[in-house]
Amino acid sequence: MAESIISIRDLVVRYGTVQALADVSLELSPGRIIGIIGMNGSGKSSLFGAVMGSVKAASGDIRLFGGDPARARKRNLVSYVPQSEAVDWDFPISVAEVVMTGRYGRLGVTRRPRAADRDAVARAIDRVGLVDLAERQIGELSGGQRKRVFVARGIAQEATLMLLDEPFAGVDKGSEHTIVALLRGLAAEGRGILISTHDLAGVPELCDEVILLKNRVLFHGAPEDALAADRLALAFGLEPR
Ligand SMILES: Nc1ncnc2c1ncn2[C@@H]1O[C@H](COP(=O)(O)OP(=O)(O)OP(=O)(O)O)[C@@H](O)[C@H]1O
Repeated sequence: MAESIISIRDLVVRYGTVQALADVSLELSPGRIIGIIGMNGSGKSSLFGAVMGSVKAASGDIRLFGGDPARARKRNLVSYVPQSEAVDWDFPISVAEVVMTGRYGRLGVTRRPRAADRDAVARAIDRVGLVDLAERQIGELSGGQRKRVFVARGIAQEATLMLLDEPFAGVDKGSEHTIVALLRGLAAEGRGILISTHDLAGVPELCDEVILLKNRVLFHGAPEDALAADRLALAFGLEPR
C-alpha cells in the first residue's frame, strides 16, 4: 500500500484547560479526499493548525509523507487554503501575485521569479479557470473565484498535501461544482486532500471518506454512512434518536 500522506496517532491539543482535540488518529492516503465535519469549536482549525505546525500538540504523533512534518513543510509539500475571514481581501495584490506566493519557498535568495516560476503560476491559473482575471485585485472576485486563487497557489507550489478550511462557505452551487471537479482532478493525480466543511449535501460527491469530529473522532468511514442521521446528530451535539 502507498505510504500515507498524513499519519496522525493519538493527537491531543490543549489550550490551557480546554481540550480541543482528544486522541485523534487518522491516515490520509495519496489520491484520497477526506472531509472533516464538525460544528463550531469541534477542533477542525486545531487539527489543521497541528498539521501546519502553527498549533502545538500536547501529545501524540504527526507524520507527513512518512517523516517529520517540518521537513515536509520545508519541502513545500503542504498547501493551505484559508477560511475567507482569515484573508485581507482589500490588500492591493492581484490573483497572479497571490498564486506566485506559492513559489516563494522555491525562489532563490534573490527572491526573483524565474521563467519556470512564471510558467508554473500561469499553468496553475489556467487550471483553475482564472486566466481572464489574473491581473485583478483579489477583492474584486466572487466567493468561488477567491477560493480558486488559493487552490491555484497550492498547485503552483506543487504541493501534494492540500488542506482546505471551509472552501464552500460563501460559494454558490455552480462554483461549488467547479471547485469539487477541480479537487477531484487534483486528487486523481495522487495528491491527498483534507477539507473541513459544513456542507453536508456536497460530501458524497466530494469526499472518499468522512470524519465526524467533536474534539475526538466520532466516526471515520464512507460518506453515505456518516450521513446517517443518528451519527450526524451525535456529531452536532443532539441526542441520538
Ligand atoms: N487560542 C485558543 N485559546 C483557547 N481556546 C481555544 C483557542 N483556539 C481554539 N480554542 C478552543 O478549542 C476548541 C476547538 O477550537 P477550533 O477553533 O479548533 O474549532 P473549529 O472546529 O475550527 O471551530 P470553528 O468551526 O468555529 O472554526 C474550542 O473549544 C475553542 O474554543
